[in-house]
Amino acid sequence: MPRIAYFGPEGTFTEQATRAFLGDPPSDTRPAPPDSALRPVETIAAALDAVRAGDAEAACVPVENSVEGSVAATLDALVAGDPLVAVAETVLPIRFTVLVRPGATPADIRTVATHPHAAAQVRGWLAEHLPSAAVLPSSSTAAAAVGVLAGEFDAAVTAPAAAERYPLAVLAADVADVRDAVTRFLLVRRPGPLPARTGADRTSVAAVTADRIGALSEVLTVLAGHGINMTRIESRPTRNRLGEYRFFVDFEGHVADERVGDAMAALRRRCTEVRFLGSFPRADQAPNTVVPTTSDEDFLAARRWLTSVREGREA
Ligand SMILES: O=C(O)C(=O)Cc1ccccc1
Repeated sequence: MPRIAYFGPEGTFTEQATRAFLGDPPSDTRPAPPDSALRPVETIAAALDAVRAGDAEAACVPVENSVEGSVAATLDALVAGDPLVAVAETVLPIRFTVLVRPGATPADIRTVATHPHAAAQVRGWLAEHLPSAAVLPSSSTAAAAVGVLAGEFDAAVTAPAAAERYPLAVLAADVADVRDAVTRFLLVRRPGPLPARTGADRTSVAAVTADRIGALSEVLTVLAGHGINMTRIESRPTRNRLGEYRFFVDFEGHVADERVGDAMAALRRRCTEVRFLGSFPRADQAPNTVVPTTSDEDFLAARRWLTSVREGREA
C-alpha cells in the first residue's frame, strides 16, 4: 500500500478523504483501523513537502469547499515548491460534530476551536447554541479536538471521525448551517505517468498572466474557443509584487484530449508562467461536454489537412 501523507492529525475530514481514496467504507459508525500507510502531518504544506522530499508517495489535501470556497493554503503550497500533480479527487459531504470533555454542559463552554473553514460553516449553529462562546482558530478540526483534550479549549467543531478517535463526548452531531455542503480533496503525487483519460476528467492549471490589457480575458477566450467548460477560477497573489496574481483554473477534459492539449499550448504562449496541476477523473463522473468542432477527430482531421497543405498535396 502506498504511503500517503494527509493533513492531520488523526480524525480530520482529510483523513476521511484519504480513506475514501483507498476504498475504505465511511467510518461514521465504527473507528477506522490505524493504518501505518497513512501519515498524518500538521499542515497542508508539510503534506505536500513530504511528497516532494520522497517521504510519502502521495498526499491528500482539501482544495475547495462549496460554502467557503478554495483552500488558500493548498493553492499556495501547490505552487510553492517543486512541481506536483493531482491524480485523483474525491468529494465528501461535510457535517460537523461538536466535541467536549466528558461531563461538560453547554454552560461550561467558553471557547470553541476549529479550522477556519469549519467555523465559517457553523457560525449560525454556534450563535444559536453557544452564543457566549469565543470561536478560536485551530490548524485543523482534529487539532481542535486535541486542544480540548489538553484543556486549551472547551469545545471543538470536528469531523465525525474525530469522535471515534479521541476520548471526548459528543455535544452535538450532524451540525451544519448549509445542509448539503461538500469539500473536494485532491490526491497529489510527484510528476509521472498521468491517470488515463476517462471522458469525465478535470484538468487543473496555475497561470500567471502577462501585465497587459485583456490578458485574463485571453485565457478565458482560449478555453471558450476550444469548447472547454471552466469549472473554477481563483486568484492568489504571486507574492512577488503587489497586483501580480496567479490564476488557478480548473476545466473539463484531460490534457490527452486534443482540444485541451491545444488550449494548454495556447495558454503557454500567452501567459508568463503556466504550471500543470493535473488531469484526473472527476469525482462525480459527469461526462465532459464536447461541442461540435472540438472533438479529437475534428482536431486530427484539421491537422491532417494542414500537413497536406504544407506538403503541397492539398490547397
Ligand atoms: O480540519 C479538517 O478536518 C480538514 O480536513 C480541513 C477541513 C475543514 C473543514 C471542512 C473540510 C475540511
